[in-house]
Amino acid sequence: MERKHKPATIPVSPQMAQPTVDLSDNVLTARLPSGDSVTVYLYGATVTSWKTSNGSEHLFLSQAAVLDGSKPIRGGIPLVFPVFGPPPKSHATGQLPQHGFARNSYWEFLGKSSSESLGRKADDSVKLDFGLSSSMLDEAVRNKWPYEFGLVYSVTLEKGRLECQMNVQNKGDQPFDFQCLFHAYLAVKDISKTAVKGLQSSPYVDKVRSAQTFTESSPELTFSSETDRVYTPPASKDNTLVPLVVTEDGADSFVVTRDGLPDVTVWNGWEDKIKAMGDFEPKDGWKRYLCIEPGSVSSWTKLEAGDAWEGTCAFESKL
Ligand SMILES: O=P(O)(O)OC[C@H]1O[C@@H](O)[C@H](O)[C@@H](O)[C@@H]1O
Repeated sequence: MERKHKPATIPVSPQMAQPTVDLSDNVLTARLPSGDSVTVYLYGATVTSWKTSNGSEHLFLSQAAVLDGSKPIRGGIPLVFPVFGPPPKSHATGQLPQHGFARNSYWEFLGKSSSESLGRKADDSVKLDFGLSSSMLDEAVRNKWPYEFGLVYSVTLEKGRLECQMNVQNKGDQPFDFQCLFHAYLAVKDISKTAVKGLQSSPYVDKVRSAQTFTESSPELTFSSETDRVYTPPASKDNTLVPLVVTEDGADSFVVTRDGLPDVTVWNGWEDKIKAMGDFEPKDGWKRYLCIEPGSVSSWTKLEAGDAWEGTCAFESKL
C-alpha cells in the first residue's frame, strides 16, 4: 500500500575524504586528503619523512641512513630514551648505548585515530600511536636497564604541522630516572643562512666548549661552525615555554613549540664531524640540516612506581 506520509529521505552528505594509513614491511605511511604525509619506521618509531601539501620534505634523511634495523636511523626524528648522550658510567643507564635504546628497538603500531574521533569537524588530521615496553626489549638490553616501563609515542599529522608526544609509564615497583628527547633533523636549504629565534637570555651547555655553561646573548642564533648546545630557555611569566622560530634567508620556515620539555638541543656537526660519520651522505649534507631537539635532558626525571610522564613538541611548517 502506498504510504501517505513517507519518511523524508535522509540526505546523504558527500563522502568526506579520509586520511589513509598503510603499514607494510614495518614502514607506516599516513597521508591526509590535503596531501600532507608522514612516514614512520617501526624500527625506533623513527619518523623519516614529513611532507606538506606542496610536496616539500621538511626532515633531513641521510642517503646512507641504515634502514634495515641494524643501526639507529641517521635523520628524520630518532627518539632518545632513557638517556641522552653518552650515559654517565655510575648511573643506572651506565651500560646503555649513547642516546639509549628507543631509537634502536622495534616498536609496535598501536593504531590510528582520525580527527573525527579526536573531536574535530573536518577530517584533517590523523594520530598514530606506537608502543614500546620492557617485555619487547632484547634480553641483553633488559639486563642493562632492568626496569618495567611502557612508552606510548603519538605522532599527529595535521595540515602543515607534525606533533610528537611521548608518554612514559613506570609499570614496575621501583622508581627509575630517565631522559627523553625528540632528535629532529630539520631540512634547511643552507645552514649558513639559517637562524633560530627565541633563545636570547637562555642558559646553555656548550658541548663544543668543554660542556661549560653560557647565556645566549643573541636574539638570533646563526651557524658558522660545529654547534652542539643544550639550551634550557626560561619559561615565560604564565609558565609556558616560548616557541622557537627557525628562519631561512630571513623568512620564517619552522615554528617549534613544546610542552613539558624544558630543554632544546641545537646540533649541526659541520664539515669534519659529518665527514667522519659513515652513515651520513652526501658529505656536504651538513649544509642542509639543523637538529632542533626538544627534550627533558638537562637533569633526570624520576618516575615513581605506577606514575606517568608526558612531553610534547610540535613542528609547524611556514614554507
Ligand atoms: O651520532 P649520534 O649518536 O646519533 O649523535 C648525534 C648527535 O646528537 C646530538 O643530540 C648530540 O648533542 C651530539 O653530541 C651528537 O653528536
